[in-house]
Amino acid sequence: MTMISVQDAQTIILDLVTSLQETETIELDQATGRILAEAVTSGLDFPYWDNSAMDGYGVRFEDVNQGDTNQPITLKIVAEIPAGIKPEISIRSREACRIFTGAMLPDGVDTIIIQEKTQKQGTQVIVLSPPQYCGEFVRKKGNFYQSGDILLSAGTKINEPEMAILATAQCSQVKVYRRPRVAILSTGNELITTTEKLEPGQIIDSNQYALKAFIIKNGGIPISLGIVKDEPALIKQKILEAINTADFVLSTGGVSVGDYDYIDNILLEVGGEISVDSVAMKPGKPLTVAKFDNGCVYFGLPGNPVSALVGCWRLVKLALDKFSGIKGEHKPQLITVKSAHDLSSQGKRETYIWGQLKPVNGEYLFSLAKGQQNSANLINLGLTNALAMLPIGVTKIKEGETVTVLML
Ligand SMILES: Nc1nc2c(c(=O)[nH]1)N[C@H]1C(S)=C(S)[C@@H](COP(=O)(O)OP(=O)(O)OC[C@H]3O[C@@H](n4cnc5c(N)ncnc54)[C@H](O)[C@@H]3O)O[C@H]1N2
Ligand code: MOO
Ligand SMILES: [Mg+2]
Repeated sequence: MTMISVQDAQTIILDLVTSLQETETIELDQATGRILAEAVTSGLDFPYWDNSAMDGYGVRFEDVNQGDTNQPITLKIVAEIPAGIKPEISIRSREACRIFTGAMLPDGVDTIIIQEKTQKQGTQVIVLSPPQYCGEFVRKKGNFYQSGDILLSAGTKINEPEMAILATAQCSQVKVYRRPRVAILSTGNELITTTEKLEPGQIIDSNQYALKAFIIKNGGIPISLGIVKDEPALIKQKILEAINTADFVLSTGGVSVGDYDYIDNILLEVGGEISVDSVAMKPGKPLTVAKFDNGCVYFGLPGNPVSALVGCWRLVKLALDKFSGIKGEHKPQLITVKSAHDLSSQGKRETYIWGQLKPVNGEYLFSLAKGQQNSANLINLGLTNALAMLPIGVTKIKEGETVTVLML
């Protein structure tokens, strides 16, 4: 076993992974969370045409810019323009049109006076105070986006804002990368499912569920391969099945130094090339990463529930993002915040301490999860949204001091 730094493991893992090339075309309403496989442009300008930003009156700036409260200007209302129609008239000098938010400007109008600054008198409108500038409250055609420019680049994840952009560009279908297929395998003689009766010595397979949630949250398709006993022939069979059906495999358990820890040997036996087998992180030290000729990347995560998740959050996530086609630098989301509690580490491995980032008096504080920080203690993981990271050599961070935090 060669223990390498977390940073080196990250570099090796990202080098192993190539970005997906296969794409599919899907309906826009199915596209949330997917990754665009091509740049999106539109043949439309945005705004599509000059339109009013307010309810009020459309005027010619030259008619009203001289007026003031003592000598208000009066204009003749010659039309009413609601949103949704193409105005057929042209506004001439000393004329105005009643207009509403979002309505297209008629010819001649270059400025909007909001109705609060006017007084209507029959068919006339008195402009009580002049506009600040020509074009006030007008949303000009093409001001936000001009036809042909790139709206969204390939490799962009589609969230709420991108959905709105794609809709406004009338992309009713979008070309996205296919989702990564990720197999999950729990190894261990002691494991039972959530529906079996717990007998002495057994443990319920929680990793299967934790990893499934991690994969779904990160845009992958989980393939649950269930529990496999610590028997080399059975593990071998499951691993072969996994690497032939998935892009990534996440197994838990069997990667340490115990007599029943078979994963590494079996990976070698079935042709895996192991490039990582131990990482100087706590929890999560035993981590085996292997690549197969068909491109499948195998992550043999440790069995301890927190160790397995920390490995996913810190390292597997970056690999999954890169493989999924997300463009940009793949690096952990680290920020510096104050710690609300004393944090401690043995200082030998890069230590990840689970807890919560909470806004307190306008700034984020890292709050340590109550209870034991023990890699077998999944109970106090609830509501974890961040991991404080203590580098090798740092044994203590006091309450109120700054700490680097990995946002989840
Ligand atoms: N002599 C040494 N012993 C251990 C070392 C070491 O360096 N020297 N490393 C320890 C560390 S650190 C970790 S982490 C664990 C990793 O062990 P394995 O990956 O081999 O995992 P297992 O032995 O199979 O199980 C460990 C632990 O996790 C529980 N477990 C396993 N699978 C699940 C599951 N699907 N859901 C919930 N819990 C699971 C299992 O019952 C064990 O308690 O090794 C240390 N040992
Ligand atoms: O690395 Mo183990 O994950 O310390 O419990
Ligand atoms: Mg073990």
